[in-house]
Amino acid sequence: MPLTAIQDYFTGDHAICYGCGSDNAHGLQVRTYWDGQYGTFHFSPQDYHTAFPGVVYGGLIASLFDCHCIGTAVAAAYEKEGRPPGSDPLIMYVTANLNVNYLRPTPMGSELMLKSHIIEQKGKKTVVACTLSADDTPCANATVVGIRAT
Ligand SMILES: CCCCC/C=C\C/C=C\C/C=C\C/C=C\CCCC(=O)SCCNC(=O)CCNC(=O)[C@H](O)C(C)(C)COP(=O)(O)OP(=O)(O)OC[C@H]1O[C@@H](n2cnc3c(N)ncnc32)[C@H](O)[C@@H]1OP(=O)(O)O
Repeated sequence: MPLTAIQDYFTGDHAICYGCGSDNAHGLQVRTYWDGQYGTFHFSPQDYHTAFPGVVYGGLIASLFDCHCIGTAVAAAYEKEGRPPGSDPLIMYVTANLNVNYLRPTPMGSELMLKSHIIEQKGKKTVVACTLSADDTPCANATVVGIRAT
C-alpha cells in the first residue's frame, strides 16, 4: 500500500473538490490508496452523517464511492502509462455514471472500508467497481464510469 493517496498529488483547482479536495475544509477528504490491484479508503462517519438512528446517510455513501472510484481510475491510468502518480501532465477523470446498490443499513459507529478495482480501461473510459463494508460486512456496492477529462 502506498503512503501517499492519489488525491494528495492534486493541487490548485484540482484540490477543491467537495469529495476529495485537500483544500476544501468542508469536504469529505476521500483518500485513495492504490496498490496496483485495489484502491482502499477508510472513513469514520460522524454523528451528522446520520439518516436514521444508527444508520449512515445513503447520499454520503454515494459521495464516498464517487471520489474513491474516480481516484482509483486516475491512479490506475498513471500506472497504465508507466508514469509516477501525480506527474505532469495531470491525469483527471470526471464521473459520467454512478450506480449504487444499498445492500443493508450501514451502521453508525463503525469504520467503513471501501475497496475498489478496475473493471475496464478502454480509451478515455474507465469502469470501476467498489464495495463498502462495515465490520467486514458488505453494506453497499457501486459501479462508476469515469471519463478522462485531462
Ligand atoms: C464536468 C467536467 C469539466 C472538466 C473537468 C476538468 C478538470 C477537472 C478539474 C478538477 C477536478 C479535480 C478533482 C476532482 C476529483 C474527482 C471528481 C469527483 C467526480 C465528480 O464529481 S465529476 C463532476 C460530475 N460529473 C460531470 O459533471 C460530468 C458531466 N458530463 C460530461 O461532461 C460528459 O457527459 C462526459 C465527459 C462525462 C462524457 O462526454 P463525452 O462527450 O466525453 O462522452 P462520449 O460520448 O465521447 O463517450 C465516451 C465513452 O463514455 C461513455 N459514456 C458517456 N457518458 C456516459 C454515461 N453517462 N454513462 C455511461 N457511459 C457513458 C460512452 O458510452 C463512451 O463509451 P465507449 O467509448 O465504450 O463507447
